[in-house]
Amino acid sequence: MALAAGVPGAAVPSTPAATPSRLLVKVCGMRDAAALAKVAALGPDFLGFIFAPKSPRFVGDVLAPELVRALPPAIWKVGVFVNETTENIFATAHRFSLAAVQLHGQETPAQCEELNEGGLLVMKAFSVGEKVDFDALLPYVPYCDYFLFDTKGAVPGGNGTTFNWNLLQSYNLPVPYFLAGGLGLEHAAELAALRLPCLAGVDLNSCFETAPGVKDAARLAQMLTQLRPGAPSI
Ligand SMILES: O=C(O)c1ccccc1N[C@@H]1O[C@H](COP(=O)(O)O)[C@@H](O)[C@H]1O
Repeated sequence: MALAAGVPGAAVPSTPAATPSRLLVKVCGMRDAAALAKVAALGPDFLGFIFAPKSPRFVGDVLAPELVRALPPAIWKVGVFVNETTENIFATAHRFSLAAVQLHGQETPAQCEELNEGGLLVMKAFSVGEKVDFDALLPYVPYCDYFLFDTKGAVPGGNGTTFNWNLLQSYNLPVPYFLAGGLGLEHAAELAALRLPCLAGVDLNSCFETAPGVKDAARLAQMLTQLRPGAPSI
């Protein structure tokens, strides 16, 4: 179980549970202070902040840590990293009070273990091309709370393209996962009806922006309403 980062022994609530009819929603790439409050008001389960310097959504000094810390505690705050050192990840997690990390590079099972033992919820991302070798994910199983499957592309993440979701029909590991990669409003109905083994949630990112890192809260509200009827509107 994940413990509060930087607070040894302080337990945080267990991870939100998805049900076949209630997908978890992670909105990623938050960078714009004006949109942050509006998107948080929609009640996503997770909000992602990108700490990969080469990303157009890199938080850097653009977003004050206080704004992130002040978000409702019910929302899991996720730092997204690409091949970052464990030391820097813990430092950033502490600064922004992040409870979770998404590792979107070639991070090892050993690094997942260090971060998990240090109290962070760990989501390990894997890029999907023409096929997936689920056996290669086995060493990660003990140290990850979620996996995340994203489309292989020119850059580590945020490519805005989908992959063949049917590849996940043969998923047979015990770790729940998020579906990512180019998910947009046009996929809402299909996602709401999607039944894949162990699917926990969806990750919404570049298809809900007016500019990189500037989320379109109105479009996200429409998506959430379709994915989770009864979700707050704006
Ligand atoms: O969005 C980025 O810029 C990014 C950079 C580095 C690592 C991950 C990144 N985003 C993640 O990419 C997937 C898919 O996003 P999209 O829907 O294709 O735009 C998502 O999990 C984001 O968290």
